[in-house]
Amino acid sequence: MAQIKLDSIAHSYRDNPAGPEDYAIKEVNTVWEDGGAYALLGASGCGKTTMLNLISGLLTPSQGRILYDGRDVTGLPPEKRNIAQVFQFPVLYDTMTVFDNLAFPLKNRGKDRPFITRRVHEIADALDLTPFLHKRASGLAADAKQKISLGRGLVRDDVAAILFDEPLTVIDPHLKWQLRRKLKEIHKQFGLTLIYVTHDQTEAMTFAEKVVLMYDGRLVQIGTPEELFENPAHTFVGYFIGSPGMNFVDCRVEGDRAVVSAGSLTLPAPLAARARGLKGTLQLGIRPLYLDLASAPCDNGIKARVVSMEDEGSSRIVTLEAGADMLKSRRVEGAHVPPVGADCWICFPPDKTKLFCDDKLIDVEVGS
Ligand SMILES: Nc1ncnc2c1ncn2[C@@H]1O[C@H](COP(=O)(O)OP(=O)(O)OP(=O)(O)O)[C@@H](O)[C@H]1O
Repeated sequence: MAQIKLDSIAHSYRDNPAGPEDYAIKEVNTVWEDGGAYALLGASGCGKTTMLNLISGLLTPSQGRILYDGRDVTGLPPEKRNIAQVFQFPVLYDTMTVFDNLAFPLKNRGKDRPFITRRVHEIADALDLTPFLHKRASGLAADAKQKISLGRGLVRDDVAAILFDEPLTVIDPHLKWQLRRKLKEIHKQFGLTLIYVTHDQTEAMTFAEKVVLMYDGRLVQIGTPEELFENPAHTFVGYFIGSPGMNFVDCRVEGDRAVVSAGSLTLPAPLAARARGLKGTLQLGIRPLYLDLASAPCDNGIKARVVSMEDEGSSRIVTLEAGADMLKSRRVEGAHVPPVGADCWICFPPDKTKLFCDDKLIDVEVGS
């Protein structure tokens, strides 16, 4: 397995790109660590597949270099890069048995018989394919076929990385969860470098050690699922991760207070000082999970009215109107929930309240 470095990579599908809007991938500098499990996440059209194809060699970048363990592979096609790829739809030989399908990539590379037998059984076991090993692939259900595709990607132990492009699209929802868990286990067991494209945040958050969030051809943040949830570097991360996404409220800073349409809130002094020095549009951001509700005035609170409520079983999503702003609060079982139409106070815990300038997080060590 290898470390993969993208050095000033950019890609345009146009022959003569004029400006940034003509680039599917804007300039990207990043390192994918050896043995890491990465999910490449983002909305449709943000450049995920283009990025994967640049890494695999299906595309050559318009600009920059791609290095595998320090070796420049920019000009090499996929077959020279020593990677395995798993696509949305099963790629296998219907007339062969499951065993022969899994053994195929190894036979092709001249591995000896004992190695092939051991490795095929190992992967079949990890993917729960052992009972089907001597059955023909043609008779199997779609999810078993896609497991074979996954297995064909995972079976080689000498690849630089395994690249997955939305591999669970054809899998039934109840089996998706099981397969994601399997992949995570296999990653732990074999220490592979995995890069996994998806537009589904649940898939990304449950599978990956690191989520790479893409927006408009850029990598806006790379972090653990928890880092992306707790400290979104960009309003897009706040909006895209979590359901419902982060609340954003326009504000201005006066002294140590953030003034919003329905009142004002105290900010930590270092954050207020940084914000006062910035030119640009300021927004407060808070996750629905952290927006507290009270029936009486609270510290760092503003008055609001409950507009609607959605029951999600173990919690309720309360929609609130505060001045010109609409916000959502996730209320877990046992928490105070005022009825629809009632006035209440919404409280912003200072450690969970973020401030953004022109969509970028103002990153200040609070308490410093
Ligand atoms: N072969 C191509 N020729 C021209 N433009 C392309 C080509 N492939 C992709 N694009 C454009 O590049 C941008 C990024 O597309 P890409 O397929 O990489 O995004 P994506 O995030 O994988 O989307 P999806 O989730 O819908 O597959 C889009 O604007 C798309 O229209």
